[in-house]
Amino acid sequence: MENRFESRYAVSPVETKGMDTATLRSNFLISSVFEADQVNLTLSHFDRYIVGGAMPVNEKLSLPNPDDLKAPYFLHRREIGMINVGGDAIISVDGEKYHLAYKEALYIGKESEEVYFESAEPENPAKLYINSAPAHHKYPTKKVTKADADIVELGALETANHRVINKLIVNSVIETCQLQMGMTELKAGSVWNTMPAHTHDRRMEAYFYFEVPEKQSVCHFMGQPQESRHIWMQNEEAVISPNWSIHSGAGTSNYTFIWGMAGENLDYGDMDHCAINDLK
Ligand SMILES: O=C(O)C(=O)C[C@H](O)C(=O)CO
Ligand SMILES: [Zn+2]
Repeated sequence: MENRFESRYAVSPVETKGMDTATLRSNFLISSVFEADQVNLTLSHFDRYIVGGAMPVNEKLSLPNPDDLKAPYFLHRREIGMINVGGDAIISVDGEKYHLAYKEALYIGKESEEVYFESAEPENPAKLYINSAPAHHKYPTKKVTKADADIVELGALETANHRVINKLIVNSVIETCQLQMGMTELKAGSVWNTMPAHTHDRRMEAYFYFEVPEKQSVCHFMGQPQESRHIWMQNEEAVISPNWSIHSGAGTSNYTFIWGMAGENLDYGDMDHCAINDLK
């Protein structure tokens, strides 16, 4: 199978304001994250962040080296984080094997030359959701599970936003250059993520929605707080959030999502909150 690689330019709030639905979706939505025996990658020019997925079924897949990176190998000047949202995975990094079960994460440091993805059982394929950012320092490759995570419970059922934030690849858990990743699980009956919404001018972010039940969807809100737009998202789709944009969603049921970000700091709490009544 052919791997997919796509590059997306960074766009401004002024351009975004004038976009129709199709243009908005082609700039921000990433719908083909997983395809059997492929590694699909999208490079955003916001912080040169890469979002993608590897789904090994019958083949052992290698981390590609897209021409656009103009690098001897993918991780020459990059770091990568991944969370498994499928069956058990075996990831080999320069010959060292890591086993990732459902919802387990792996950070791979700069200068790792050979990365391979395999499924333990082809009938239940692994799905590795991947985020990558430019890196200036080599930090050790490390598996991270919920047992290591920094866990925060936020919201309430009364406001339909009761959720658990599992901070997996963050600087209180592991050393990274600029990458931060985690997974937020909504409780039954809660549908709103990241409400009150926020922006963080120092970091861009990407969201990946999964565990969205069949025939249900998530309406993702983006844009400047006073000029919001929405993108209807299906299970296992991702969306790019520029540093000037809110990123919040309301589902027609509860669901789980993975957030990942990069930029000028590693300070998860560095957010500019938007008062709910001021959103437009
Ligand atoms: O539900 C939430 O709130 C989140 O998960 C927020 C993300 O972690 C985020 O946007 C971090 O900047
Ligand atoms: Zn955020």
